[in-house]
Amino acid sequence: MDPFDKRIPATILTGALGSGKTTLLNHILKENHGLKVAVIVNEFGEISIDHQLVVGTKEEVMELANGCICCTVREDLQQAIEKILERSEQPEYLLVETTGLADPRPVAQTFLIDQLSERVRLDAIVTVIDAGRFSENLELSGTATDQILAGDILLLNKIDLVTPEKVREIKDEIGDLNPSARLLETTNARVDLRLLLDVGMFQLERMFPQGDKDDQVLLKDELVLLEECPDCLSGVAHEHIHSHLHDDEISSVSFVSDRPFDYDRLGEFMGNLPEGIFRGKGILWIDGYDEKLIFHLVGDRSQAVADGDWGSIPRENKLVFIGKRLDREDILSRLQGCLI
Ligand SMILES: Nc1nc2c(ncn2[C@@H]2O[C@H](COP(=O)(O)OP(=O)(O)OP(=O)(O)O)[C@@H](O)[C@H]2O)c(=O)[nH]1
Repeated sequence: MDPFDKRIPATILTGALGSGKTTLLNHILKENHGLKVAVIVNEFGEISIDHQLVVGTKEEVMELANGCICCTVREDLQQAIEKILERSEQPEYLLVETTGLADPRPVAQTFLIDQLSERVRLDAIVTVIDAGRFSENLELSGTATDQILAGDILLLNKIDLVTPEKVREIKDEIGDLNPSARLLETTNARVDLRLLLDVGMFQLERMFPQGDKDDQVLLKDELVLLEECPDCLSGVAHEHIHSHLHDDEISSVSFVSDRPFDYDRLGEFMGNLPEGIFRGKGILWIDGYDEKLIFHLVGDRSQAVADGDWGSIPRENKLVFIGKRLDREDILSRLQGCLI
């Protein structure tokens, strides 16, 4: 790393749905590193929840809708970063959390275009891996493998959920996929930030493992110039969220209501989840509870944690469920039936 490089370092946080990216983001923001950090989160689903789950920053968390994954440069990300760079108080560090379903390479490519690379330096791609759902995530979509391949730092998270033997097995598999990355084991993404931030570990070679250096540079240019989505290029309005997913069968269902849930009926819903759901998150308002609750479901594990008074925020329920071949109408009507 060049000590005279004055560009703002940026870290991309990627990893499968529910692996612990927001937990890591919160850990970084809460640590006393003295850095002024700007945060961009990229969300899958029609309603935005992630910014409400990010804590500990006075700065506005910028949110991007799910991007077009056939584009090799994320124009929306470029614009968001440029907006941050226009702020009167410049950030000293930039963190970008991708959706669990995103291939991190287009996000990384965005940092390499001239307009940004003059001012921002991609420091590392950090991939959070869920030890509890390692095989399930790899089976679910090829993106989980892409995320591991592209990671400069791999955080094997949730090791509290598996045996030491299982940890060894997973580490072997990860080592076969990406032997040169830095591999760290964590619970609740608690990691020494000196091993994670401002480490100068980003390697273009990891994104394009085949081919020599010239190919990589050529490939980089070609990807940026040629493979952009024609609809995006011509400005034609088009639906990305559902039509351009790696796996079209994965979708999200969002639910918002200004009425509270009945505790027992919601418990019944959660105990007999509609088929296909493997991720859920949101803010809950339960009748008779004064505090708002933050809800997470990953695989078959769920939790709802009290998150203080509502304060000036209007009470509401805001949930998103993600899964394979979801029956949207059924899920919505069942949730509706849980309301008071
Ligand atoms: N048992 C256990 N749970 C964890 C650990 N790390 C995170 N979690 C929980 O896993 C759930 C999902 O964590 P998030 O940080 O929201 O995951 P994410 O990767 O940001 O999720 P998406 O944004 O939906 O992709 C939350 O309930 C966390 O509290 C861990 O090490 N062990």
